[in-house]
Amino acid sequence: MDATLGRGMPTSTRHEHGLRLDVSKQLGTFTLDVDLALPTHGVSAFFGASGSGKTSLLRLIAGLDRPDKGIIQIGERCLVDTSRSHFLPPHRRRVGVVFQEARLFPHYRVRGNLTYGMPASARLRFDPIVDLLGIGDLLDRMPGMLSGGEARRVSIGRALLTDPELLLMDEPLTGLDGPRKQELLRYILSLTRDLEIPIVYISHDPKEISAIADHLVLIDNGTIAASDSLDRVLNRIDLTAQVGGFDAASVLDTRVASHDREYALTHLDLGDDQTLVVPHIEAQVGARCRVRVPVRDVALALSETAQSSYRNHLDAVIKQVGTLQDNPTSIELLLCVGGHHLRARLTRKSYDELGLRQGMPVKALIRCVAFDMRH
Ligand SMILES: Nc1ncnc2c1ncn2[C@@H]1O[C@H](COP(=O)(O)OP(=O)(O)OP(=O)(O)O)[C@@H](O)[C@H]1O
Repeated sequence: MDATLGRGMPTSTRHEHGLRLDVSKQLGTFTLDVDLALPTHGVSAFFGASGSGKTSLLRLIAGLDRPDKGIIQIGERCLVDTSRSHFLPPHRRRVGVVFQEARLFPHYRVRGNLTYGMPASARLRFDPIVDLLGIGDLLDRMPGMLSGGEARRVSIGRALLTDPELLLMDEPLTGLDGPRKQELLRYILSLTRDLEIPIVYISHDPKEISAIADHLVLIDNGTIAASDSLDRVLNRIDLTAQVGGFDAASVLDTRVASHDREYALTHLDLGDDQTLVVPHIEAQVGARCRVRVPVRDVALALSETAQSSYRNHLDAVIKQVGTLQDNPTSIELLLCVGGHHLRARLTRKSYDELGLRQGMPVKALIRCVAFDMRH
């Protein structure tokens, strides 16, 4: 699967628009009150507890609901401005929506589902999108003859072929079994790599978000608790409770430096001549690779330990020290390693016994297992 969408695409399909919204809406007793600006590129994930307002927000962006008050813009284009009673209907927003369920037209073949409502401007994109989603062999099938994962891919293709400036995906992997989920996740990942429009991605699943998101928006009871790059949000010790499901982990964007075929290991470049050794990854040297390192897989030492089963002994500096309200046993640390930040959690006792302090150089010991990754 090496289809391309960005390369060879007409430059007129490249978009430079970010989403900006400042809205409020009352839904029964629930109040949504959101002021948010999202990057012009990449995947922004909405993460929050059930009932925190993720889908309600998505519906406002798609135009399926109206805010009581506020504005919504994509770049300079105004979708909603309640102060002048401006409300662009969904079909004129150039916002593609992929719902949890595929919602295909049952009496149209896949090809008809894909081309329904497709503007002339999107015709050149048909073949690259079909290739990218691996649905070329399905074009003559009826929706009833598709597996759950195939139907989702078709619905993603249909959303993309409306030539959107923004793609909204509401838990697109929900309800699929393990292998189908992984397969669709791989398609979505290649799409995010090649696509040049921003994506808003709703998910409950921290692992999915760690793999896919560039930007993370934490939604808490109808308001925005944080909105920043994924690594910066995950590295904020004060947000540990809100991102609890992520199991306190750092996400590092690295590149493949080399492979050790004999031991089936891959070396990832962390910058500053530091490399991280992980189980073999089937990716070319130089390829981008994201790894997730849970705090429990990081230990600290004051100097190089000669013998250790920890594969990685990295030079680190303690950048920040914090505690968690509900965990009096542990100390939370943020380390600088190469050009990256890495979280670690030690017992307070170890911290005191080692005499650790902010600004101190240490060795970060990281196991070479338990990495989640995308590349
Ligand atoms: N039309 C409505 N009328 C009244 N309350 C509503 C309406 N729509 C949503 N709500 C309430 O608004 C809150 C936010 O719901 P929303 O579906 O946006 O949450 P969510 O974060 O997407 O949840 P989940 O992760 O479970 O899908 C919930 O308390 C819900 O009951």
